[in-house]
Amino acid sequence: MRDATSSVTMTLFLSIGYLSGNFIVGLAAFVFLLLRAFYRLYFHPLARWNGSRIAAIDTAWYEFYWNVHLPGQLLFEIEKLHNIYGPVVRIGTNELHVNDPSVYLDITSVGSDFRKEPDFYHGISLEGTSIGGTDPEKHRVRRQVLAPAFSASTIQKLAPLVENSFKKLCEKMDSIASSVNAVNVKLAFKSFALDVVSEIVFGQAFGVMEEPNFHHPYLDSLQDTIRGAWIARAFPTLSTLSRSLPKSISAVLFPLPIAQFSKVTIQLADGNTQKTYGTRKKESVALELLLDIDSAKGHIVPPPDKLHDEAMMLLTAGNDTTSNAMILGLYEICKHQDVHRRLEDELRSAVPTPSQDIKYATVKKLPYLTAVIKEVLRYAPSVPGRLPRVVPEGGYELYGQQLPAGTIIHTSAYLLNRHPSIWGPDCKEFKPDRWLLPDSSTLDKYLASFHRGARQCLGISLAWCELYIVFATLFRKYEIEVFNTSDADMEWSDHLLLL
Ligand code: HEM
Repeated sequence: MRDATSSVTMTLFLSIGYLSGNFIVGLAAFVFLLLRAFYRLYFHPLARWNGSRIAAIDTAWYEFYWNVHLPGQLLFEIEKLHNIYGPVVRIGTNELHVNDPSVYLDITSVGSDFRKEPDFYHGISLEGTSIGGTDPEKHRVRRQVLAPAFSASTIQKLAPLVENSFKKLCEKMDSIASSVNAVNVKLAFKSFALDVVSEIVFGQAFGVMEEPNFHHPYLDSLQDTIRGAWIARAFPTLSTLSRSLPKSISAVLFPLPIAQFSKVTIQLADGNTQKTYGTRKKESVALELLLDIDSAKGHIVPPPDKLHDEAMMLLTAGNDTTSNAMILGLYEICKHQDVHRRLEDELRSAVPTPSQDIKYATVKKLPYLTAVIKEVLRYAPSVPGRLPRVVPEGGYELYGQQLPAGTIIHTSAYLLNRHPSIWGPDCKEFKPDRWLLPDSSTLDKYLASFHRGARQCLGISLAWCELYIVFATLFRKYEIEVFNTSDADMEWSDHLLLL
Protein backbone atom coordinates (compact mmCIF):
# COMPACT_ATOMS: atom_id res chain seq x y z
CA MET A 1 0.00 0.00 0.00
CA ARG A 2 2.75 2.38 1.01
CA ASP A 3 4.59 1.34 -2.13
CA ALA A 4 1.60 2.08 -4.31
CA THR A 5 1.10 5.53 -2.71
CA SER A 6 4.71 6.49 -3.16
CA SER A 7 4.60 5.36 -6.78
CA VAL A 8 1.57 7.64 -7.42
CA THR A 9 3.32 10.50 -5.65
CA MET A 10 6.43 9.86 -7.69
CA THR A 11 4.48 9.81 -11.00
CA LEU A 12 2.72 13.07 -10.11
CA PHE A 13 5.97 14.61 -9.08
CA LEU A 14 7.66 13.55 -12.30
CA SER A 15 4.84 14.79 -14.52
CA ILE A 16 4.70 18.13 -12.69
CA GLY A 17 8.44 18.35 -13.12
CA TYR A 18 8.09 17.46 -16.84
CA LEU A 19 5.32 20.05 -17.31
CA SER A 20 7.22 22.75 -15.56
CA GLY A 21 10.28 21.88 -17.71
CA ASN A 22 8.18 22.35 -20.83
CA PHE A 23 6.66 25.45 -19.38
CA ILE A 24 10.04 26.97 -18.64
CA VAL A 25 11.33 26.21 -22.15
CA GLY A 26 8.13 27.69 -23.62
CA LEU A 27 8.34 30.74 -21.41
CA ALA A 28 12.01 31.26 -22.26
CA ALA A 29 11.20 31.00 -25.97
CA PHE A 30 8.32 33.44 -25.58
CA VAL A 31 10.48 35.94 -23.67
CA PHE A 32 13.25 35.55 -26.26
CA LEU A 33 10.85 36.23 -29.14
CA LEU A 34 9.34 39.16 -27.28
CA LEU A 35 12.73 40.70 -26.56
CA ARG A 36 13.87 40.06 -30.13
CA ALA A 37 10.73 41.72 -31.51
CA PHE A 38 11.28 44.63 -29.14
CA TYR A 39 14.90 44.97 -30.28
CA ARG A 40 13.98 44.76 -33.95
CA LEU A 41 11.29 47.42 -33.57
CA TYR A 42 13.12 49.91 -31.38
CA PHE A 43 16.88 49.28 -31.32
CA HIS A 44 17.79 47.73 -34.67
CA PRO A 45 19.86 50.02 -36.98
CA LEU A 46 16.82 50.21 -39.31
CA ALA A 47 14.39 51.02 -36.47
CA ARG A 48 14.15 54.65 -37.51
CA TRP A 49 12.64 53.81 -40.90
CA ASN A 50 8.88 53.53 -41.21
CA GLY A 51 7.17 50.64 -42.91
CA SER A 52 5.62 47.34 -41.90
CA ARG A 53 6.11 46.56 -38.20
CA ILE A 54 5.22 42.92 -38.82
CA ALA A 55 7.95 42.74 -41.49
CA ALA A 56 10.43 44.33 -39.09
CA ILE A 57 9.65 41.62 -36.53
CA ASP A 58 9.58 38.66 -38.92
CA THR A 59 10.44 39.08 -42.60
CA ALA A 60 9.69 35.46 -43.57
CA TRP A 61 6.11 35.47 -42.30
CA TYR A 62 5.45 38.86 -43.84
CA GLU A 63 6.64 37.69 -47.23
CA PHE A 64 4.82 34.40 -46.89
CA TYR A 65 1.54 36.18 -46.17
CA TRP A 66 1.77 38.70 -49.00
CA ASN A 67 3.37 36.54 -51.67
CA VAL A 68 2.17 32.99 -50.98
CA HIS A 69 -1.06 33.26 -48.99
CA LEU A 70 -2.14 36.22 -51.17
CA PRO A 71 -0.26 35.21 -54.32
CA GLY A 72 2.15 37.80 -55.67
CA GLN A 73 0.65 40.78 -53.81
CA LEU A 74 3.68 42.01 -51.84
CA LEU A 75 4.72 44.50 -54.51
CA PHE A 76 1.35 46.26 -54.30
CA GLU A 77 1.49 46.27 -50.51
CA ILE A 78 4.94 47.90 -50.77
CA GLU A 79 3.47 50.49 -53.13
CA LYS A 80 0.87 51.31 -50.46
CA LEU A 81 3.60 51.65 -47.83
CA HIS A 82 5.46 54.11 -50.10
CA ASN A 83 2.26 56.09 -50.56
CA ILE A 84 2.01 56.43 -46.79
CA TYR A 85 5.65 56.80 -45.72
CA GLY A 86 7.56 58.17 -48.73
CA PRO A 87 10.55 56.90 -50.73
CA VAL A 88 12.07 54.57 -48.12
CA VAL A 89 10.09 51.90 -46.28
CA ARG A 90 11.13 49.05 -44.07
CA ILE A 91 9.99 45.70 -45.47
CA GLY A 92 12.05 43.34 -43.35
CA THR A 93 14.15 43.18 -40.23
CA ASN A 94 17.22 44.17 -42.21
CA GLU A 95 15.55 45.25 -45.43
CA LEU A 96 14.47 48.55 -46.93
CA HIS A 97 12.56 49.16 -50.13
CA VAL A 98 13.59 52.37 -51.88
CA ASN A 99 11.49 54.05 -54.52
CA ASP A 100 13.77 56.82 -55.69
CA PRO A 101 15.25 56.84 -59.21
CA SER A 102 18.42 58.63 -58.10
CA VAL A 103 19.16 55.97 -55.48
CA TYR A 104 18.50 53.30 -58.10
CA LEU A 105 20.99 54.96 -60.47
CA ASP A 106 23.52 55.21 -57.67
CA ILE A 107 23.44 51.61 -56.52
CA THR A 108 23.52 50.27 -60.10
CA SER A 109 26.24 52.66 -61.32
CA VAL A 110 29.50 51.47 -62.90
CA GLY A 111 31.87 50.33 -60.16
CA SER A 112 29.10 50.01 -57.56
CA ASP A 113 29.98 47.44 -54.90
CA PHE A 114 26.36 46.52 -54.20
CA ARG A 115 25.94 42.77 -54.69
CA LYS A 116 22.94 40.56 -55.23
CA GLU A 117 21.53 39.38 -51.90
CA PRO A 118 22.45 35.67 -51.57
CA ASP A 119 19.45 34.37 -49.57
CA PHE A 120 16.95 35.80 -52.01
CA TYR A 121 18.75 34.51 -55.09
CA HIS A 122 19.43 31.08 -53.62
CA GLY A 123 15.69 30.79 -53.04
CA ILE A 124 14.52 31.82 -56.48
CA SER A 125 17.33 30.77 -58.80
CA LEU A 126 20.18 28.30 -59.12
CA GLU A 127 23.44 29.06 -57.39
CA GLY A 128 26.50 29.82 -59.49
CA THR A 129 24.50 30.60 -62.63
CA SER A 130 24.53 33.90 -64.53
CA ILE A 131 21.37 34.94 -62.71
CA GLY A 132 21.79 33.22 -59.34
CA GLY A 133 25.51 33.79 -58.79
CA THR A 134 26.21 36.39 -56.13
CA ASP A 135 30.01 36.38 -56.00
CA PRO A 136 31.04 39.37 -58.16
CA GLU A 137 34.29 37.87 -59.46
CA LYS A 138 32.79 34.49 -60.42
CA HIS A 139 29.86 36.31 -61.98
CA ARG A 140 32.15 38.56 -64.02
CA VAL A 141 33.84 35.48 -65.53
CA ARG A 142 30.51 33.73 -66.22
CA ARG A 143 29.16 36.83 -67.90
CA GLN A 144 32.27 37.16 -70.03
CA VAL A 145 31.89 33.53 -71.12
CA LEU A 146 28.26 33.93 -72.16
CA ALA A 147 28.42 37.45 -73.58
CA PRO A 148 29.33 36.47 -77.18
CA ALA A 149 26.11 34.45 -77.52
CA PHE A 150 23.97 37.42 -76.47
CA SER A 151 25.90 40.45 -77.74
CA ALA A 152 24.23 43.01 -79.98
CA SER A 153 26.41 41.99 -82.95
CA THR A 154 25.62 38.27 -82.53
CA ILE A 155 21.91 39.00 -82.29
CA GLN A 156 22.15 41.15 -85.40
CA LYS A 157 23.63 38.13 -87.21
CA LEU A 158 21.05 35.75 -85.74
CA ALA A 159 18.12 38.03 -86.56
CA PRO A 160 17.14 35.94 -89.66
CA LEU A 161 16.69 32.99 -87.34
CA VAL A 162 14.27 35.00 -85.19
CA GLU A 163 12.53 36.38 -88.29
CA ASN A 164 12.05 32.86 -89.70
CA SER A 165 10.79 31.50 -86.41
CA PHE A 166 8.16 34.18 -86.20
CA LYS A 167 7.21 33.64 -89.83
CA LYS A 168 6.63 29.98 -88.98
CA LEU A 169 4.54 30.99 -86.01
CA CYS A 170 2.43 33.29 -88.20
CA GLU A 171 1.79 30.47 -90.69
CA LYS A 172 0.63 28.31 -87.85
CA MET A 173 -1.55 31.06 -86.38
CA ASP A 174 -3.05 31.61 -89.85
CA SER A 175 -4.06 27.99 -90.10
CA ILE A 176 -5.57 28.00 -86.60
CA ALA A 177 -7.40 31.28 -87.24
CA SER A 178 -8.86 29.97 -90.50
CA SER A 179 -10.82 27.35 -88.58
CA VAL A 180 -11.58 29.03 -85.24
CA ASN A 181 -11.30 32.74 -86.06
CA ALA A 182 -9.22 33.64 -83.00
CA VAL A 183 -5.81 32.57 -81.71
CA ASN A 184 -4.68 32.23 -78.10
CA VAL A 185 -1.58 34.34 -78.50
CA LYS A 186 -0.38 33.72 -74.97
CA LEU A 187 0.68 30.16 -75.68
CA ALA A 188 1.76 31.03 -79.20
CA PHE A 189 4.17 33.74 -77.98
CA LYS A 190 5.52 31.60 -75.19
CA SER A 191 6.24 28.80 -77.65
CA PHE A 192 8.00 31.23 -79.97
CA ALA A 193 10.13 32.73 -77.17
CA LEU A 194 11.13 29.30 -75.88
CA ASP A 195 12.10 28.05 -79.33
CA VAL A 196 14.19 31.17 -79.97
CA VAL A 197 16.03 31.11 -76.65
CA SER A 198 16.69 27.37 -76.93
CA GLU A 199 18.38 28.14 -80.28
CA ILE A 200 20.71 30.55 -78.51
CA VAL A 201 21.37 28.24 -75.56
CA PHE A 202 21.63 24.83 -77.29
CA GLY A 203 22.00 25.74 -80.94
CA GLN A 204 18.69 24.08 -81.73
CA ALA A 205 15.05 24.89 -81.09
CA PHE A 206 12.98 22.73 -78.75
CA GLY A 207 10.28 22.65 -81.42
CA VAL A 208 7.60 23.82 -79.00
CA MET A 209 5.90 25.76 -81.79
CA GLU A 210 5.27 22.51 -83.66
CA GLU A 211 2.82 21.26 -81.03
CA PRO A 212 -0.87 21.40 -81.93
CA ASN A 213 -2.37 24.52 -80.31
CA PHE A 214 1.01 25.18 -78.70
CA HIS A 215 0.26 22.92 -75.76
CA HIS A 216 3.64 21.66 -74.74
CA PRO A 217 4.63 20.19 -71.36
CA TYR A 218 7.74 22.44 -71.13
CA LEU A 219 5.58 25.52 -71.17
CA ASP A 220 3.43 24.19 -68.33
CA SER A 221 6.55 23.17 -66.49
CA LEU A 222 8.09 26.64 -66.79
CA GLN A 223 4.84 28.29 -65.76
CA ASP A 224 4.50 26.06 -62.68
CA THR A 225 8.12 26.69 -61.77
CA ILE A 226 7.56 30.43 -61.82
CA ARG A 227 4.40 29.99 -59.75
CA GLY A 228 6.55 28.16 -57.19
CA ALA A 229 9.16 30.94 -56.93
CA TRP A 230 7.79 32.51 -53.76
CA ILE A 231 7.24 29.14 -52.12
CA ALA A 232 10.88 28.29 -52.79
CA ARG A 233 11.80 31.64 -51.29
CA ALA A 234 9.63 30.96 -48.22
CA PHE A 235 11.16 27.51 -47.64
CA PRO A 236 14.80 27.92 -48.67
CA THR A 237 15.88 24.84 -46.72
CA LEU A 238 13.64 22.61 -48.80
CA SER A 239 14.94 23.97 -52.06
CA THR A 240 18.55 23.67 -50.87
CA LEU A 241 17.86 20.07 -49.80
CA SER A 242 16.21 19.22 -53.11
CA ARG A 243 19.28 20.51 -54.95
CA SER A 244 21.85 18.84 -52.77
CA LEU A 245 20.39 15.35 -53.30
CA PRO A 246 21.25 13.28 -56.37
CA LYS A 247 18.85 14.30 -59.15
CA SER A 248 17.16 10.85 -59.27
CA ILE A 249 16.32 10.94 -55.54
CA SER A 250 15.38 14.61 -55.57
CA ALA A 251 12.94 14.03 -58.45
CA VAL A 252 11.06 11.46 -56.35
CA LEU A 253 11.11 13.38 -53.06
CA PHE A 254 10.52 16.81 -54.58
CA PRO A 255 8.57 16.34 -57.79
CA LEU A 256 9.08 19.97 -58.78
CA PRO A 257 7.83 21.05 -62.18
CA ILE A 258 11.33 22.15 -63.12
CA ALA A 259 12.53 18.55 -62.74
CA GLN A 260 10.56 17.63 -65.84
CA PHE A 261 12.09 20.49 -67.73
CA SER A 262 15.48 19.63 -66.35
CA LYS A 263 15.32 16.13 -67.88
CA VAL A 264 15.04 17.57 -71.36
CA THR A 265 17.74 20.11 -70.68
CA ILE A 266 20.06 17.35 -69.56
CA GLN A 267 19.45 15.30 -72.70
CA LEU A 268 20.11 18.29 -74.92
CA ALA A 269 23.13 19.48 -72.98
CA ASP A 270 24.69 16.03 -73.03
CA GLY A 271 24.23 15.63 -76.78
CA ASN A 272 25.54 19.06 -77.42
CA THR A 273 29.20 18.42 -78.01
CA GLN A 274 28.56 16.28 -81.10
CA LYS A 275 26.38 18.87 -82.75
CA THR A 276 27.05 20.96 -85.82
CA TYR A 277 25.33 24.26 -86.25
CA GLY A 278 25.31 24.62 -90.01
CA THR A 279 26.59 28.02 -91.09
CA ARG A 280 26.20 29.31 -87.58
CA LYS A 281 29.33 29.84 -85.53
CA LYS A 282 29.72 27.66 -82.44
CA GLU A 283 30.59 30.81 -80.49
CA SER A 284 27.00 31.96 -80.73
CA VAL A 285 25.78 28.93 -78.78
CA ALA A 286 25.79 29.49 -75.03
CA LEU A 287 26.40 25.85 -74.15
CA GLU A 288 29.42 25.62 -76.44
CA LEU A 289 30.91 28.68 -74.77
CA LEU A 290 30.39 27.13 -71.36
CA LEU A 291 32.11 23.94 -72.52
CA ASP A 292 35.18 25.80 -73.80
CA ILE A 293 37.85 26.46 -71.20
CA ASP A 294 39.26 29.27 -73.36
CA SER A 295 36.01 31.24 -73.38
CA ALA A 296 37.35 33.59 -70.71
CA LYS A 297 40.33 33.91 -68.42
CA GLY A 298 39.54 32.13 -65.17
CA HIS A 299 36.68 30.09 -66.69
CA ILE A 300 36.31 26.59 -65.33
CA VAL A 301 34.15 24.30 -67.46
CA PRO A 302 31.17 23.55 -65.21
CA PRO A 303 30.46 19.92 -64.28
CA PRO A 304 27.34 18.48 -65.96
CA ASP A 305 24.90 19.37 -63.17
CA LYS A 306 26.09 23.00 -63.10
CA LEU A 307 25.92 23.12 -66.87
CA HIS A 308 22.32 22.02 -66.72
CA ASP A 309 21.59 24.60 -64.04
CA GLU A 310 22.91 27.40 -66.24
CA ALA A 311 21.04 26.17 -69.29
CA MET A 312 17.83 25.99 -67.30
CA MET A 313 18.24 29.48 -65.89
CA LEU A 314 18.89 30.93 -69.34
CA LEU A 315 15.82 29.23 -70.75
CA THR A 316 13.69 30.47 -67.87
CA ALA A 317 15.09 34.01 -68.13
CA GLY A 318 14.47 34.17 -71.85
CA ASN A 319 10.97 32.80 -72.07
CA ASP A 320 8.26 34.38 -69.93
CA THR A 321 10.04 37.74 -69.76
CA THR A 322 9.89 38.40 -73.49
CA SER A 323 6.61 36.62 -74.15
CA ASN A 324 4.86 38.56 -71.35
CA ALA A 325 6.05 41.83 -72.91
CA MET A 326 4.56 40.65 -76.22
CA ILE A 327 1.22 39.69 -74.65
CA LEU A 328 0.79 42.81 -72.52
CA GLY A 329 2.10 45.04 -75.31
CA LEU A 330 -0.29 43.61 -77.88
CA TYR A 331 -3.19 44.23 -75.54
CA GLU A 332 -2.20 47.82 -74.73
CA ILE A 333 -1.61 48.71 -78.38
CA CYS A 334 -4.99 47.30 -79.39
CA LYS A 335 -6.67 49.11 -76.50
CA HIS A 336 -5.24 52.47 -77.58
CA GLN A 337 -6.63 53.00 -81.06
CA ASP A 338 -4.54 56.09 -81.79
CA VAL A 339 -1.35 54.13 -80.99
CA HIS A 340 -2.57 51.19 -83.07
CA ARG A 341 -3.33 53.40 -86.07
CA ARG A 342 -0.03 55.32 -85.94
CA LEU A 343 1.96 52.14 -85.65
CA GLU A 344 0.20 50.65 -88.68
CA ASP A 345 0.84 53.87 -90.64
CA GLU A 346 4.55 53.84 -89.86
CA LEU A 347 4.88 50.17 -90.75
CA ARG A 348 2.96 50.64 -93.99
CA SER A 349 5.46 53.30 -95.10
CA ALA A 350 8.48 51.21 -94.13
CA VAL A 351 7.18 47.91 -95.50
CA PRO A 352 4.93 48.79 -98.46
CA THR A 353 3.40 45.35 -99.10
CA PRO A 354 2.05 43.18 -96.28
CA SER A 355 3.44 40.01 -97.84
CA GLN A 356 6.98 41.44 -97.72
CA ASP A 357 9.22 39.76 -95.14
CA ILE A 358 9.83 41.83 -92.02
CA LYS A 359 13.53 42.49 -91.48
CA TYR A 360 14.94 43.37 -88.08
CA ALA A 361 17.49 45.71 -89.73
CA THR A 362 14.63 47.73 -91.26
CA VAL A 363 12.16 47.87 -88.41
CA LYS A 364 14.62 48.63 -85.62
CA LYS A 365 15.11 52.06 -87.18
CA LEU A 366 11.44 53.00 -86.92
CA PRO A 367 10.96 55.72 -84.32
CA TYR A 368 7.31 55.13 -83.45
CA LEU A 369 7.72 51.35 -83.16
CA THR A 370 10.76 51.93 -80.93
CA ALA A 371 8.75 54.32 -78.74
CA VAL A 372 5.90 51.79 -78.49
CA ILE A 373 8.26 49.00 -77.38
CA LYS A 374 9.92 51.22 -74.78
CA GLU A 375 6.51 52.17 -73.46
CA VAL A 376 5.44 48.51 -73.29
CA LEU A 377 8.58 47.73 -71.29
CA ARG A 378 8.02 50.73 -69.02
CA TYR A 379 4.32 50.18 -68.47
CA ALA A 380 4.43 46.45 -67.78
CA PRO A 381 7.99 45.40 -66.87
CA SER A 382 8.26 41.62 -67.06
CA VAL A 383 10.37 41.52 -63.88
CA PRO A 384 8.29 44.00 -61.90
CA GLY A 385 9.32 43.49 -58.30
CA ARG A 386 12.07 43.50 -55.72
CA LEU A 387 15.68 42.95 -56.78
CA PRO A 388 17.59 43.01 -53.48
CA ARG A 389 21.15 44.30 -53.21
CA VAL A 390 23.47 44.33 -50.20
CA VAL A 391 25.10 47.50 -48.83
CA PRO A 392 28.88 47.00 -49.22
CA GLU A 393 31.67 47.39 -46.66
CA GLY A 394 31.81 50.94 -45.41
CA GLY A 395 28.04 51.36 -45.39
CA TYR A 396 25.85 53.61 -47.49
CA GLU A 397 24.37 57.00 -46.81
CA LEU A 398 20.67 57.20 -47.52
CA TYR A 399 18.81 60.47 -46.99
CA GLY A 400 21.48 61.60 -44.53
CA GLN A 401 21.36 58.35 -42.53
CA GLN A 402 24.24 55.88 -42.52
CA LEU A 403 23.12 52.32 -43.34
CA PRO A 404 25.46 49.62 -42.04
CA ALA A 405 27.16 47.19 -44.40
CA GLY A 406 24.93 44.16 -44.93
CA THR A 407 21.69 46.13 -45.02
CA ILE A 408 19.49 44.94 -47.87
CA ILE A 409 18.08 47.51 -50.29
CA HIS A 410 15.35 46.54 -52.74
CA THR A 411 14.20 48.46 -55.79
CA SER A 412 11.33 47.49 -58.10
CA ALA A 413 10.99 48.28 -61.80
CA TYR A 414 7.21 48.57 -61.59
CA LEU A 415 7.48 51.47 -59.14
CA LEU A 416 10.57 53.13 -60.67
CA ASN A 417 9.01 53.00 -64.13
CA ARG A 418 6.04 54.99 -62.81
CA HIS A 419 7.86 57.45 -60.63
CA PRO A 420 6.15 60.82 -61.20
CA SER A 421 9.40 62.79 -60.80
CA ILE A 422 10.71 61.17 -64.00
CA TRP A 423 7.63 60.18 -65.95
CA GLY A 424 5.35 63.07 -65.03
CA PRO A 425 1.72 63.25 -63.96
CA ASP A 426 0.67 60.83 -66.73
CA CYS A 427 3.10 58.16 -65.46
CA LYS A 428 0.28 55.63 -65.05
CA GLU A 429 -0.89 56.00 -68.63
CA PHE A 430 0.29 54.09 -71.68
CA LYS A 431 1.71 56.87 -73.88
CA PRO A 432 4.48 56.02 -76.38
CA ASP A 433 4.75 59.72 -77.29
CA ARG A 434 6.70 60.37 -74.09
CA TRP A 435 9.65 58.68 -75.85
CA LEU A 436 9.50 61.03 -78.85
CA LEU A 437 9.93 64.37 -77.10
CA PRO A 438 13.12 66.35 -77.87
CA ASP A 439 14.81 65.46 -74.58
CA SER A 440 13.41 61.96 -74.20
CA SER A 441 16.78 60.22 -74.65
CA THR A 442 17.48 61.27 -71.04
CA LEU A 443 14.68 58.88 -70.01
CA ASP A 444 16.49 55.75 -71.19
CA LYS A 445 18.59 55.39 -68.08
CA TYR A 446 15.49 55.49 -65.86
CA LEU A 447 13.81 52.59 -67.62
CA ALA A 448 14.40 49.96 -64.97
CA SER A 449 12.89 46.99 -66.82
CA PHE A 450 16.24 45.32 -67.64
CA HIS A 451 17.98 46.64 -64.52
CA ARG A 452 21.34 48.40 -64.89
CA GLY A 453 25.05 48.02 -64.24
CA ALA A 454 26.97 44.80 -63.80
CA ARG A 455 23.77 42.79 -63.34
CA GLN A 456 21.83 44.21 -66.22
CA CYS A 457 19.88 41.70 -68.28
CA LEU A 458 22.18 39.67 -70.49
CA GLY A 459 19.42 38.96 -73.00
CA ILE A 460 18.54 42.59 -73.65
CA SER A 461 19.52 42.58 -77.36
CA LEU A 462 17.71 39.31 -77.97
CA ALA A 463 14.61 40.63 -76.20
CA TRP A 464 14.62 43.83 -78.29
CA CYS A 465 15.12 41.88 -81.50
CA GLU A 466 12.16 39.60 -80.73
CA LEU A 467 9.92 42.49 -79.76
CA TYR A 468 10.75 44.45 -82.93
CA ILE A 469 10.02 41.49 -85.16
CA VAL A 470 6.86 40.43 -83.36
CA PHE A 471 5.18 43.83 -83.18
CA ALA A 472 6.26 44.88 -86.69
CA THR A 473 5.01 41.63 -88.23
CA LEU A 474 1.73 41.54 -86.35
CA PHE A 475 0.76 45.14 -87.05
CA ARG A 476 1.88 45.07 -90.70
CA LYS A 477 0.35 41.77 -91.70
CA TYR A 478 -2.81 41.53 -89.67
CA GLU A 479 -5.87 43.48 -88.71
CA ILE A 480 -5.86 42.70 -85.04
CA GLU A 481 -8.55 43.08 -82.46
CA VAL A 482 -8.91 41.86 -78.93
CA PHE A 483 -11.25 38.89 -78.63
CA ASN A 484 -13.02 37.93 -75.40
CA THR A 485 -10.35 39.58 -73.25
CA SER A 486 -10.88 42.35 -70.70
CA ASP A 487 -8.69 44.42 -68.39
CA ALA A 488 -9.56 41.95 -65.63
CA ASP A 489 -8.07 39.10 -67.68
CA MET A 490 -4.89 41.10 -68.12
CA GLU A 491 -4.43 41.92 -64.45
CA TRP A 492 -1.10 40.61 -63.25
CA SER A 493 0.62 39.88 -59.97
CA ASP A 494 4.30 39.65 -59.09
CA HIS A 495 5.67 36.10 -59.06
CA LEU A 496 9.17 37.37 -59.71
CA LEU A 497 7.94 37.51 -63.27
CA LEU A 498 4.53 38.81 -64.21
CA LEU A 499 1.79 36.20 -63.99
C1 HEM B 1 11.50 41.74 -72.09
C2 HEM B 1 12.37 40.80 -71.81
C3 HEM B 1 13.28 40.77 -70.61
C4 HEM B 1 13.25 41.50 -69.47
C5 HEM B 1 12.26 42.60 -69.08
C6 HEM B 1 14.35 41.06 -68.64
C7 HEM B 1 14.66 41.59 -67.40
C8 HEM B 1 15.76 41.24 -66.66
C9 HEM B 1 16.10 41.81 -65.38
C10 HEM B 1 15.30 42.87 -64.65
C11 HEM B 1 17.24 41.23 -64.97
C12 HEM B 1 17.97 41.48 -63.64
C13 HEM B 1 17.54 40.41 -62.67
C14 HEM B 1 18.19 40.51 -61.31
O1 HEM B 1 18.89 41.45 -61.03
O2 HEM B 1 17.97 39.59 -60.54
C15 HEM B 1 17.62 40.27 -65.97
C16 HEM B 1 18.74 39.48 -65.88
C17 HEM B 1 19.05 38.54 -66.81
N1 HEM B 1 18.36 38.24 -67.98
FE1 HEM B 1 16.76 39.23 -68.68
N2 HEM B 1 15.02 40.07 -69.29
C18 HEM B 1 14.40 39.85 -70.50
C19 HEM B 1 14.77 38.95 -71.47
C20 HEM B 1 15.82 38.10 -71.36
C21 HEM B 1 16.22 37.15 -72.38
C22 HEM B 1 15.54 36.96 -73.74
C23 HEM B 1 17.27 36.48 -71.89
C24 HEM B 1 17.98 35.38 -72.62
C25 HEM B 1 18.40 34.29 -72.07
C26 HEM B 1 17.59 37.01 -70.57
C27 HEM B 1 18.64 36.61 -69.75
C28 HEM B 1 19.00 37.22 -68.58
C29 HEM B 1 20.16 36.83 -67.80
C30 HEM B 1 21.13 35.72 -68.12
C31 HEM B 1 20.18 37.66 -66.68
C32 HEM B 1 21.24 37.68 -65.56
C33 HEM B 1 22.26 38.71 -65.90
C34 HEM B 1 23.31 38.91 -64.83
O3 HEM B 1 23.01 38.93 -63.65
O4 HEM B 1 24.48 39.08 -65.23
N3 HEM B 1 16.69 38.00 -70.29
N4 HEM B 1 16.71 40.30 -67.00
